[in-house]
Amino acid sequence: MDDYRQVALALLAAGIATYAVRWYTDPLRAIPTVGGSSLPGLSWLAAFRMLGDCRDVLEEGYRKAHGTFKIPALDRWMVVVSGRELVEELRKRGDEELSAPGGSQESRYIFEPEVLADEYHVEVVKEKLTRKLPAVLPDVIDEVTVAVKDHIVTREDEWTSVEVMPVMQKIIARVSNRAFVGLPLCRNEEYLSLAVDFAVDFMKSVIVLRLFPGFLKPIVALFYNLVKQDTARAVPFLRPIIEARQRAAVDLGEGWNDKPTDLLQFLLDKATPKNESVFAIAQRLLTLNFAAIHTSSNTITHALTHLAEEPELVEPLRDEIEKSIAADGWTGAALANMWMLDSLLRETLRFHGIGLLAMGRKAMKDLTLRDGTHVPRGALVQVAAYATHHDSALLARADAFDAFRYARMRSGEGGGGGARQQFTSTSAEYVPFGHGAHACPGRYFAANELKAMLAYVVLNYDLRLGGDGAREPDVFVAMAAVPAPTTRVLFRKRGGGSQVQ
Ligand code: HEM
Repeated sequence: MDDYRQVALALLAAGIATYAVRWYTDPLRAIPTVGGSSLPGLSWLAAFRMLGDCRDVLEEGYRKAHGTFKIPALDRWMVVVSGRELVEELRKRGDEELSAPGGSQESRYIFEPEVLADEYHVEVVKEKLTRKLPAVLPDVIDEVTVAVKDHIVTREDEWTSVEVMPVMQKIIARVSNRAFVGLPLCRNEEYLSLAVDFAVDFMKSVIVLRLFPGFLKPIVALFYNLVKQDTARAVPFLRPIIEARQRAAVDLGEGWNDKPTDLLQFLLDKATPKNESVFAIAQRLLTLNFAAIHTSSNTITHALTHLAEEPELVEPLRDEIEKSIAADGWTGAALANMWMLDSLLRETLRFHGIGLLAMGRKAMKDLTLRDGTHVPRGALVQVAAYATHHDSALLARADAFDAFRYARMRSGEGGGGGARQQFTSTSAEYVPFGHGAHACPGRYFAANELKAMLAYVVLNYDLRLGGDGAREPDVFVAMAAVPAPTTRVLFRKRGGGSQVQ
């Protein structure tokens, strides 16, 4: 009996010693922890707490840690930085030191190896879609008018209640896909719901894989990979278009006069010389739909809800939009001159954002940040975006939503057009699109699409807040920030609203 007791005590002592060594030697131990205990095991409890609304925890770290702190996630620690110098440091350190991890650690079990090995679709957005915006924009504007009318059916004498978020997802998916794959596929309901659901299916696959230890993940992914399933469902829609275009490229060569100007064609120009499979091309396209749809539809949902809540914002906007269109028609130039609309969108992303953190990077080697923080290889580093955006020391009355603040700031900037205050301009204090080399390459497309949609809605509809007339609070889940999914806005057709000419 004594022997058993001795063995049990020895095992207990060994357990405690391992626990202490693990804690003591944790390379992240020196970084202040917020949100709970940093003791192994106890950090799990804190990580579960972080699955709810963790704005307060991040705010506490932002205020107390003066730079760098760490928060627990279920499977790792996350290092969070803030302050101009550290954000700029993240921006400046290249991919060989701090790389953009491409969505998630689990991506490598979910996506096709060739898609991950060469993410040229990101370059295609940056180099082609953005540069060809003037050619793409007329189609986008055309689709806005048809899609809004199809999804928001109203009459002049009645208010129609619309659940904004799902409807905006449908409209954004359709308008984006007019520029991504063109007609008629951009109006195919089944393809569009696949494009919208892909983001959710990706998240589901990641969450399931996170429940398993590393060595089991590749095996689980063989049986549960919704990204692969969705890609397989997209292939029958895309194969006939891709094959027809590949044939036209061979047959017509340089003489292909009506070569499409859309994202799919820009992808094909890269994919065809590489002999890439239709499956891989479809997966790249779905990935770009993922990047584009929920980000843009959440942003416009927030913006429309503000217009419905504060009707006094609408008249000055109508005035600006009408004058811009009278001068330049429904063009990129007209959209660029809509400073108040631009300001509304910038303020929307500042105030609400799409997440509490931004600029997620993975340390590719051991690093020491300028504040002396040691970041070991493999650690994840992010910026405290929400806390930065709500810091009144950086922006006056940061806790108030002030739709036209950036338009006023632009007008006051010595007449230079105030490029730094534009929706698409990033800085260490404005990171909803990230900042630096990996900043969202789709933001110029998004800006034009969202402005065209808002301009069309503002000219053609009156808006009021639905439900009980009060704005529903945003929903925060883990690091994501989304509009209340059941938010309702009432739309009424305006008499004599301006149509796209
Ligand atoms: C309001 C709309 C949008 C928001 C708020 C948004 C936000 C973001 C953010 C925060 C990132 C990560 C940046 C970083 O890691 O530093 C990102 C990356 C990206 N976004 Fe967007 N995005 C939007 C629309 C779009 C659209 C419309 C497209 C495509 C047409 C797009 C394509 C991409 C791509 C390809 C990346 C990856 C960039 C890289 O890895 O270098 N986004 N976006």
